[in-house]
Amino acid sequence: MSIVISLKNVSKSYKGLTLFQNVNLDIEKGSICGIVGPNGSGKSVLFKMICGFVFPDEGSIVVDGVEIGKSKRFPDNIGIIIDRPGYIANKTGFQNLKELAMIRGKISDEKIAETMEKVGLQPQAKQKVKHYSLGMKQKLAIAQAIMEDQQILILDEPFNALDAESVNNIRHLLLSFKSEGRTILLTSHNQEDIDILCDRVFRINKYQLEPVALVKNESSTTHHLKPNSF
Ligand SMILES: Nc1ncnc2c1ncn2[C@@H]1O[C@H](COP(=O)(O)OP(=O)(O)OP(=O)(O)O)[C@@H](O)[C@H]1O
Repeated sequence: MSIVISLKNVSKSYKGLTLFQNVNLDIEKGSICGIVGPNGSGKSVLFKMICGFVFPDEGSIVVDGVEIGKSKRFPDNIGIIIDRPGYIANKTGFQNLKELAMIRGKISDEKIAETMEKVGLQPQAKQKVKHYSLGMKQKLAIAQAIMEDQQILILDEPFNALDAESVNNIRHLLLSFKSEGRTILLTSHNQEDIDILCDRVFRINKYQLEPVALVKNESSTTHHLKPNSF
């Protein structure tokens, strides 16, 4: 199986705060990998390094065959949720996604509408984003990360603020992406998300990514994953 994301001897500190020391990680294409760890352990910083938003002090990060920060600053074909995206408050969800889509000019209005429906938003709604609930904003964040069929998804707490039914539907969506061969790296503070979705899990411990043994059996997954209702 091919490696889509590879970290070699990555170290990162902030002014005396060590987060990572000589970390190595290989993520295979078509897998879902979970990163867990307590608040402040460095999950978002790890994701930001993979996306090229911040640089490691040492080591290299290769995404889809390209070393980040060398010939390319940002990886291509990557959908990202890290921190909350800055929306244009006075525009609708559809208009916001359209603005983003115009940057690359890759997708049609129909594709934007279809993606909004997939995550449980109504494309025709006239409601401005400033009036969106927290969960609706989260769905919009998911929509922007997936709408261009990005093959690599870096999702920091994708289930934040979602109700139970929406969590279930987004879990289905992510599993369907995996079956299409897309690669997903995610964090969640909810163990059930990790158990249901992840093929491999790493815990940030003592500046390293420590593999976590998965207790996965078919019945625990089907018990928690209900049929998709969207
Ligand atoms: N630009 C920065 N300058 C200085 N310190 C930073 C910077 N970015 C992150 N940090 C620090 O790095 C540590 C890790 O932060 P990070 O956001 O990665 O944690 P996290 O594991 O994602 O936490 P949470 O579970 O709360 O989301 C924190 O102590 C944070 O204050």
